[in-house]
Amino acid sequence: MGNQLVIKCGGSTLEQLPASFYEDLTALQQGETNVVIVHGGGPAISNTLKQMGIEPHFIDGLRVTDAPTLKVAKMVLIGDTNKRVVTSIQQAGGRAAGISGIDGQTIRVTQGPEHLGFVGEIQRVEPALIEALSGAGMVPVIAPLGVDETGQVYNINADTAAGAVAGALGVGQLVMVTDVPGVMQEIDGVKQVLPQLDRTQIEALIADGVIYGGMIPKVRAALDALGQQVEEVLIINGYEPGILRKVAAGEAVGTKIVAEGKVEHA
Ligand SMILES: Nc1ncnc2c1ncn2[C@@H]1O[C@H](COP(=O)(O)OP(=O)(O)O)[C@@H](O)[C@H]1O
Ligand SMILES: CC(=O)N[C@@H](CCC(=O)OP(=O)(O)O)C(=O)O
Repeated sequence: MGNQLVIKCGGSTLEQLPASFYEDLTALQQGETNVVIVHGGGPAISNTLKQMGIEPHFIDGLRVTDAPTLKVAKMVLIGDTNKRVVTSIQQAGGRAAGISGIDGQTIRVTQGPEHLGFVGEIQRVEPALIEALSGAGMVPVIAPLGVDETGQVYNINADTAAGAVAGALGVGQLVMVTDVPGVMQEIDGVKQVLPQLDRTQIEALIADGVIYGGMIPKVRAALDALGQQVEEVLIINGYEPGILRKVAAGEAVGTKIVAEGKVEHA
């Protein structure tokens, strides 16, 4: 098996990713790299909830998930978003198969903090099904849901799921695709991408409110993945043409999350 790469595709961009993104992904898969996708779908879940008259509620980027919200999350993530990603890869000439963390008990969880409702705390990622699909030449496309030992299903933030999957597979690289060019900060009145960040810097940026909302689980998942021997985590913009080819070529794009004290200064 060659390189393995986990790509987290955020719901913020999924609807608008250019076809070239999936073509580049397929080219990677057909080369030396096994690609695994974990997808989000937060905006689509929120839209469906609003259509049903339910107001979405988040705490630090995590959705408060009561029973009706869990049902909507399952419907949207498994029934719609997952299959859209699978068909996009297939339209680009690739082979893909969609699962969720429930299938093959791939993501085992316990109940997370009570105030979040049915949000799972990941205990273990069982890589067998992912590896079987990769071994069959498929891109595994994983929806961020988990299951506990009683069979209860839980919602999981997709960044957290992607970090845990990358850690369990021991991949070299985790790439988080979102709708901004990286972690940004206003410096001298100009919004700039921060090219590298370590844990201390990230915690300071969260405390200062520079990193907020959906970016919080993203950077925390990146740090967790590094702690599980993933070598590199990148946060990049899915709208940027040719972004995956740049990543594959080792070009400096987006924000790289690095181990403590390993920030290189330009
Ligand atoms: N410092 C920051 N730099 C860039 N984006 C940030 C920052 N802090 C918070 N964000 C927000 O995080 C969002 C990306 O997270 P999220 O909406 O959850 O995307 P995704 O669906 O891709 O996971 C950005 O669109 C932006 O609104
Ligand atoms: C617990 C929790 O927050 N689950 C997320 C799962 C989807 C997700 O994370 O989607 P994005 O990557 O598009 O944000 C949610 O319900 O929105």
